[in-house]
Order: sequence, then C-alpha cells, then structure tokens
Amino acid sequence: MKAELIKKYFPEISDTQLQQFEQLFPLYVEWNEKINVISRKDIDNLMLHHVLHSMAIAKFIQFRPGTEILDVGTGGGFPGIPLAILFPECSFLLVDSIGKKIKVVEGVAEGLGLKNVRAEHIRAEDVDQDFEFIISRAVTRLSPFYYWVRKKISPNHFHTHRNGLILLKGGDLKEEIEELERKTKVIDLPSYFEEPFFETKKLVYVPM
Ligand SMILES: C[S@@+](CC[C@H](N)C(=O)[O-])C[C@H]1O[C@@H](n2cnc3c(N)ncnc32)[C@H](O)[C@@H]1O
Repeated sequence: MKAELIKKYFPEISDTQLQQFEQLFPLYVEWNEKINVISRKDIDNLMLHHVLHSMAIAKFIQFRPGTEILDVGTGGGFPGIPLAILFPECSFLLVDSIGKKIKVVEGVAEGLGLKNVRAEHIRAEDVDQDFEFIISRAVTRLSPFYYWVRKKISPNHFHTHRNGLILLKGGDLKEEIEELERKTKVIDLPSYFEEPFFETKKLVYVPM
C-alpha cells in the first residue's frame, strides 16, 4: 500500500510530506532488519494499519502550530511519526520504556529529516514536562494511563477541543470508561476511513 492512500484522506499534504510518507516503508524495513520492532505482517500492512490508522487523530483535531504533544508508548513511532510529518510546526516527544524501540524511532525520524521529533527512553510516569495533548495507541487501560499522565497536561486552551488525551484503542471500552469516571468521547474509526483496520477501532478523547 503506497502513500497515495494518505493523499486520498489528506489531499492537502505537500509534495515534501508525500515524499516523507513514501520514505516510511523503506525506512521501517531497513530499521526492522537491525532491530525487530514491527512484525512481518504489520510491516506488509504498514501504510494502512500503522500510518493511516495513526492519522485518525488528525481527522479528530488539527493541531495548531506550536502545539506540544507527547506520544506515550510509541513503540516504533506510532502514532507520533505520521503525525509529526503531518504537523511539521508542532513539537512531538515520543517516549517508550523499551530503549531499542526508541533507537528505531530516532533512526526513522533522522532518515525523514524530521526536526520536530524528540524520542526518549523513559517511562511515561517519569516525564517531567507539560503538553497540550497526550496521544497514544494500544498501550494500556484508560484508568492507569490517566494516572500516569494526568499532571502533564498544560492548562492553556488554544484549540477547538480542550487539551487532553487522544488515544487509539481496541476492545470493549465500556468497562474501561466506567472505571475511569471522567467525561470521554469515543469515535469509531470507520467513520473516518473506509478501509478496514485490525482490532484497534476506536478513538477515545478525554478532555482535561
Ligand atoms: C502494544 S505497544 C504499542 C506501540 C505503538 N504505540 C503502536 O501502536 O505501534 C505498547 C508500547 O507501550 C510501551 N509502554 C508500556 N508501558 C509504558 C510506560 N509506562 N511508559 C512508556 N512506554 C510504555 C511498551 O514498551 C510498548 O512499546
């Protein structure tokens, strides 16, 4: 699946951004040979299941220039890397508790020439900085996630949505949302994209 898939849903992207999306596949193949962080099946479906899927967040919100965003449990760089391509004027910190994953993220970000990405081998709980938004894909249940990060959201609001958490998740979320005991908004990803995804089919927004 090529980068045209991205253009289909984000027709406003520039030629530079399109080229960066095109570079993602060879870069991940190259890095995955050195450090295996993405399964063979997922590499084959990289553009759809990782890249486009991550960009559901950009269908939910257009981050304004200058926005600071934390991606918790980024793994090989999702959703942070595709969003950093799409929002070059925003700053992204991508963190993971496994160091070798951060090496891949750094290699891919450097290969793409992304100046707006920092990657750090650190647990989410230990990050000592405020962000307008905290994003994450397929990391943990809502309630523990909220406790890891609840003090890291800055109070200023410049967006159409309040600062908060934007998470891509699968499974039956009803129980997790009850356990969280906070206002949430849940969006089904098929309302953004007609292509089928694996299990992670919901976007959860928790305004703070
Ligand atoms: C299932 S993977 C998802 C990776 C990536 N977000 C994706 O969608 O491809 C979950 C990731 O969360 C990381 N992780 C788990 N607990 C964490 C924590 N407390 N702080 C930072 N990263 C964490 C794991 O190391 C792992 O890379």
